Amino acid sequence: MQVNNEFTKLIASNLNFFYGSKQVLKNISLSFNKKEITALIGPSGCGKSTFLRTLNRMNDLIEGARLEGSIKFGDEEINHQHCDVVELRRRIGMVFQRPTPFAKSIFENVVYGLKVSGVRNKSLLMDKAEESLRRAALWDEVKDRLKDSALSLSGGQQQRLCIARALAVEPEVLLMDEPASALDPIATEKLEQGMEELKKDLCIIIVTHNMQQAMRISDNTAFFYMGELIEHGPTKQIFSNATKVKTRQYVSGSFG
Ligand SMILES: Nc1ncnc2c1ncn2[C@@H]1O[C@H](COP(=O)(O)OP(=O)(O)OP(=O)(O)O)[C@@H](O)[C@H]1O
Repeated sequence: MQVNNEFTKLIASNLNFFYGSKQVLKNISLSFNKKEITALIGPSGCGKSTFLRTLNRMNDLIEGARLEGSIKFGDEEINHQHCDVVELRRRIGMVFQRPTPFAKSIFENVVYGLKVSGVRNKSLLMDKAEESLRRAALWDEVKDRLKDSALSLSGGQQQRLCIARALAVEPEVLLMDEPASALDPIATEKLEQGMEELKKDLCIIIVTHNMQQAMRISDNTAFFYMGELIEHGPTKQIFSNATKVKTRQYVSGSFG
């Protein structure tokens, strides 16, 4: 498999998104860089997850869903019919709200994407599994039980396993949809520490309801409200000196 470590910027421009006749994203323009974590925040139903899913075409299968606008990943328009969606999702990986391990061993979970893409060399698979588990901050906890079922892991470990599985295919961007919402504080802390390391070579975009978490981990924050992008900027500024009244009210907990 050819591995591309060069991150090409991800730029969404003038996005409108509809579920049937209901418009849930209104003229959203946002861009993302390597080595940065962007937090998407806003009250429930404002369109954060829908926006996140447009970035690797996870909304494709929803009947009646329609997207207008452009999402460029490097030179490629990802909504173009010729875009290779399997390759796109390798380059832009995703981790969901609840851990989604397969009913296979820990090892088989991590190397799943590599095997699907044709990698058979056992020592290469082992090296990749170790590297990915280390990057997901899980290696020390599972190195002696790689053949055990992934389902025997705790929720927090399963979530880090899913991150390792996403990392094994060398993505350039990692989309995370409330990845800590089912985790306890200790598991959340481990996940966050892992993200600090990961952003050294990745672009991470995370949906979170947890304002403290957004402040702790993100470089940039985008505030969504009723399908609109109200404000986007450095996290410190959004939380201490936002330009828009609505943003100030939301981050101070006045509503949401
Ligand atoms: N598959 C779907 N079909 C129809 N409407 C949907 C679908 N998924 C989401 N919606 C609607 O689109 C709007 C935006 O939902 P979305 O999940 O993107 O918001 P969110 O900000 O991520 O919310 P939350 O924080 O509660 O997860 C909501 O009104 C939601 O009900």
